[in-house]
Amino acid sequence: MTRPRRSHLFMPGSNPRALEKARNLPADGLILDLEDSVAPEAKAAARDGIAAAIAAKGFGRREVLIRTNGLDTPWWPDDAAMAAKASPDGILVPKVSSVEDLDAIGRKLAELGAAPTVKVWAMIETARAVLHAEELAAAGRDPSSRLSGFVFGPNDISRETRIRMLPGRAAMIPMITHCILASRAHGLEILDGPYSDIANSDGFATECAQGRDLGFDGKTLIHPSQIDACNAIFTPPEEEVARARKIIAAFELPENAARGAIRLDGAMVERLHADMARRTIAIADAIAAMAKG
Ligand SMILES: CC(C)(COP(=O)(O)OP(=O)(O)OC[C@H]1O[C@@H](n2cnc3c(N)ncnc32)[C@H](O)[C@@H]1OP(=O)(O)O)[C@@H](O)C(=O)NCCC(=O)NCCSC(=O)C[C@H](O)C(=O)O
Ligand SMILES: [Mg+2]
Repeated sequence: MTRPRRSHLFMPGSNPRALEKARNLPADGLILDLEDSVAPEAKAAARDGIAAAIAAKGFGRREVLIRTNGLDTPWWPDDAAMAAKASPDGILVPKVSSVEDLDAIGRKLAELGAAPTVKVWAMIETARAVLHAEELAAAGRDPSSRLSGFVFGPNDISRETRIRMLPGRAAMIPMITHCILASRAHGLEILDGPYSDIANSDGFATECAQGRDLGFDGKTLIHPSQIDACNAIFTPPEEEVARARKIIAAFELPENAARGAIRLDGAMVERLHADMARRTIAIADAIAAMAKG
């Protein structure tokens, strides 16, 4: 099933108002957080709050992920147990850095009897994760890993490596591209990291468009005010969808049945463009279905 992942909104599991509000926000996905946005003394209550919110349902077609604490923290066993029982669409695990980490996550979910529908997302936010992105993505081909995708974590990368987070992200682009190539080589999705300056809507829009052009499927967000702009930027424009339909229709014509390349409106198009067009249409249709609720 093609699923739009233009906008995935993080919210602290310790904020019941945010969890409630999320049911009516137009984000494609929600990430109910137990890690950085939840203080150590609030972890247990946040876990209970997330379990209750998921049990109460009402998130519609939005993809619901629980971000657990890291494997090396004292909270991971309880987070994993709650998530296995709550059965969200997936868990997002921070600071996954090795294939051994991925194996441990898959084994834990199996041991806890998590439904096969509970997928795994890995935050790529350590130097080792970036260096091993291809190995991690390849390990995701083993179904027992449940790996669905990566989420890029610029804040932790910056913390560990001292690479600065600056407008334009020049210093991070090589590693972003490396992670995107790794994910695509192994059929995974990949979401961009959050933009912290909530008040700077121009800076946010610029970074969304950059993320889209670099190849991300969507962006993770931290505030509801970021959703509409993000959705608009990651939605294929009407002209692109119309052009996609035209390309597909052209290749379906009997006179083009044996041709690999044709001229359409003055430009060359090949069957690889028809493949891209089919993806554009699948995403546009999925967005339309999402809007219907
Ligand atoms: C960033 C915030 C702490 C700002 O909070 P605040 O100033 O209180 O927000 P507002 O007053 O503007 O809120 C207005 C209403 O919107 C609701 N709200 C706010 N944020 C969210 C949200 N994220 N999801 C759902 N609803 C939200 C408020 O409840 C208000 O509602 P109402 O009462 O009806 O008016 C805050 O936005 C926040 O906590 N954001 C999420 C922070 C978070 O999850 N951080 C972790 C992810 S990013 C990360 O971890 C980095 C990554 O790992 C890396 O390494 O890069
Ligand atoms: Mg992080």
